[in-house]
Amino acid sequence: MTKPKVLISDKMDPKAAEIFAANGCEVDVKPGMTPEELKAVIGEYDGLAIRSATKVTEDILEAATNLKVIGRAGIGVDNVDIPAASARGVVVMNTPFGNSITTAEHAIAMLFALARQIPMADRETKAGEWPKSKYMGVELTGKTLGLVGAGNIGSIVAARALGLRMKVIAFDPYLTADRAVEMGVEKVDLDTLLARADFITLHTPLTDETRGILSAEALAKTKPGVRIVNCARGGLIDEAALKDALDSGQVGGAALDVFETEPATASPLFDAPNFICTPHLGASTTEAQVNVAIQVAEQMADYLTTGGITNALNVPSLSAEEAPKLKPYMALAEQLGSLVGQIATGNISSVAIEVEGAAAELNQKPITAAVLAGIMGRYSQSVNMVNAPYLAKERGLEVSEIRNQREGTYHTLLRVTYVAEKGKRSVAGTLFGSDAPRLVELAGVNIEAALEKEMMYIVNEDTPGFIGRIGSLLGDHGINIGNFNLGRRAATGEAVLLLSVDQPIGQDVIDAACKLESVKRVKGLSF
Ligand SMILES: NC(=O)C1=CN([C@@H]2O[C@H](COP(=O)(O)OP(=O)(O)OC[C@H]3O[C@@H](n4cnc5c(N)ncnc54)[C@H](O)[C@@H]3O)[C@@H](O)[C@H]2O)C=CC1
Ligand SMILES: O=C(O)C(=O)COP(=O)(O)O
Repeated sequence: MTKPKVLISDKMDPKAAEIFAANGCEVDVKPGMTPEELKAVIGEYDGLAIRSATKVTEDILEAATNLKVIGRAGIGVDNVDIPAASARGVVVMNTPFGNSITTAEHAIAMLFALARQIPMADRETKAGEWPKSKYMGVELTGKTLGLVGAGNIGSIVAARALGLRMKVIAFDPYLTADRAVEMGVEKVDLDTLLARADFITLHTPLTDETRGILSAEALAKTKPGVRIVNCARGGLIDEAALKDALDSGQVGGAALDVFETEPATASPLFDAPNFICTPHLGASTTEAQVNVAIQVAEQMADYLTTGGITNALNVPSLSAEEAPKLKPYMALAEQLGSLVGQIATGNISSVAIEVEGAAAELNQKPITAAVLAGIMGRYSQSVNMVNAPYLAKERGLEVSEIRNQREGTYHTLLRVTYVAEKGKRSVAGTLFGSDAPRLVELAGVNIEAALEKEMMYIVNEDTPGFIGRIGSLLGDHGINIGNFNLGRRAATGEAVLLLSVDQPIGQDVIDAACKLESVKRVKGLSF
């Protein structure tokens, strides 16, 4: 088997390359490429490991014909076009914890630097000015810190700030009341935070919702003289408005680690009073860089060599505990989806995925994604669990999920009901002996069969002697039958035959079978 090829396109701790190599990947390290250079080579690679400098745009992804995974050695993925990656079936993963302490510490360093104007004092002292009477600072103790975003980094900042005897208030629409109590912070709305905070620190991702969260309007609502720290993302603060607010004194100081456009080699902010900045150094400590490099390489190599998914942002991740339980269901789900994709006539307009009994105890999202991957295989060969939900949406396929805790005939059951040209039909399967997928219902008929690599599906009027006739026909074509499964729909007098065969069923066999008396429908199936 050829080794998967990985490109590291940003500066990354050498541990990443070592781990890729030790885990069966070929690896190239080429930091600092231009977008054109990246576009020219990306087609060769199965994996792309990045930090924040590489911009993975739709244009790059278009050229990334072999790409299976993008790994972000860090947290923010606003430099990756995730919808475009998803549409191409590329998994996007990050390392959500490796640099959070380091970044929180940088935010605290910025708070102190602002409160005591350390960079300015340092610069002027070294210039021989001894500006002792110029710089009067403020204490952090007793001041109110307003946290915008109380996730991993925000909560570490809160803990450190509480240790500094600050009062911490937080605005985060997704912060629960219990978690706020656990963190020792007061949950407030944004306007309250703006009105009450002496210091504001931002810790949200950059999204459509958070872009410009500190707009001119928001800055006007702050406590006069507020000091602002942004170690999250450029774009959260309106930089022009911040410059005006610093000039007017409405904002008493600002410390930015991140800018709307990076690298920020020039900015009107550079001349503003009490303005401090660092060149996106939030995650730059030896410890954090080793953490994220190791983690991203392990995760990507795992995906490329075993299919294991950790910390993915565009496909349901499976925890170590869930993965072994879900694995046989995923195989069953993909088989049932593929069966639907192969037997449905015409366009499929909707699909309902139902889990019953033991299956209803599981995380249903990956099961749904696997069913969709099976179904969408009828349209394209490059479908996987990542792009199947997107492709389904694009084609207007309506998807619903049903969970039935109560056990029916089987201790565990997965049913896929679809609507296509011939109306509503369903297929269902169970697991035998906890991990062997078995089909138990096909187009409303009870049947019991393992879905094997090559099969033949026949619907016929239930007449005596038919099985013999089909057996002879296949024999005449030199096709060996492995398994013979039969089901009957009593009310209509129809029978369903599902045969496993040793080779794919060709059109000549299908044509010959269609000519047999009482045959209604014949299809070759492959799994
Ligand atoms: N400067 C640097 O080098 C680094 C910057 N970062 C940035 O820090 C960000 C935060 O990282 P984590 O805390 O690990 O992420 P996280 O996902 O754990 O926390 C983000 C928090 O923001 C909250 N949030 C989302 N939308 C919001 C809104 N509209 N208003 C208020 N809160 C909102 C979420 O509920 C969540 O609690 C990252 O997305 C990344 O952009 C991360 C690492 C290093
Ligand atoms: O992890 C993050 O979100 C960061 O912003 C760190 O960025 P970097 O890897 O230092 O370019």
